[in-house]
Amino acid sequence: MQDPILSVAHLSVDLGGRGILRDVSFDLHPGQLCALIGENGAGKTTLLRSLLGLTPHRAGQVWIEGVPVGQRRILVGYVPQKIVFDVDVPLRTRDLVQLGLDGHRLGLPLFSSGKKTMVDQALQMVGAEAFADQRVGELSGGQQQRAVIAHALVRQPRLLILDEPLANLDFRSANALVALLGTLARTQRIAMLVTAHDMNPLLPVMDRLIYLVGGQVATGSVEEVVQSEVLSKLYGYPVTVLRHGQRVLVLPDAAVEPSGVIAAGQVSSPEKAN
Ligand SMILES: Nc1ncnc2c1ncn2[C@@H]1O[C@H](COP(=O)(O)OP(=O)(O)OP(=O)(O)O)[C@@H](O)[C@H]1O
Repeated sequence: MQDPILSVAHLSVDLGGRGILRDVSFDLHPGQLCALIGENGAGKTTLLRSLLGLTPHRAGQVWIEGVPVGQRRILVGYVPQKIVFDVDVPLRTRDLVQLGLDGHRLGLPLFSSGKKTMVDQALQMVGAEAFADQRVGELSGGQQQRAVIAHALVRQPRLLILDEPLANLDFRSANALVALLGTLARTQRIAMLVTAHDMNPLLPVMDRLIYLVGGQVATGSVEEVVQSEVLSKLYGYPVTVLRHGQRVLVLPDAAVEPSGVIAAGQVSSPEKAN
């Protein structure tokens, strides 16, 4: 396997005198899409902010491609939760994407033709060409999300962090965004870390899962973690994993078992599900 893009080792973070993260360790490799799952207040945003170097840690290290994150922030793209664009702001999608280049003064200055090429490439990567010249405030939630992802991608990061990108998206837009993230991770060979309360929409594309509970993480491949026994232990209440062909669904309450669908406890080889 290639060297990791992100390495987190024994990370501990305190906020307001309270331990929020304790001894968190995990790696992410090129092309991996990892879901960071945890209940409200579990510490997902705190972990992301620590990875971005925005929240100081009490102990541990974060490396990007073998170098401390503080020296490699340029290689980390971030899509924050809840951005509201006012409809009156005269900012087009392509302007927002270009801000991703202009907002940082690191690196060599780019000529405007070089910038335009990079902006066009980022717009194309997320399928935003059709609304490139529209104001962001006039776009749908799903289109805005693509515009913000293009903004984060334009500097060609090695790690892309997305905080709750599926919140407020309808079923169709969420599925389209999940498919886009999976494609981006694999074609661009970047590592992706995506937070979510509900892992179900991400199951078709994610290959690793980090579950945050009590300030610590349980991590593994989807095959290892998405098991009813493992998830029931992590959540602290019964969870059923339903498998149907290539589809997997995680539900609270082990009692649900529709006909034709197999509960995880009865599946002898979970690898078949993916
Ligand atoms: N600046 C702060 N000072 C003290 N405590 C904080 C601070 N920021 C967050 N916390 C606490 O840290 C814990 C983790 O918060 P965090 O926002 O990381 O959780 P989360 O998993 O992202 O939650 P959610 O899913 O609700 O967004 C919470 O108990 C929160 O109250």
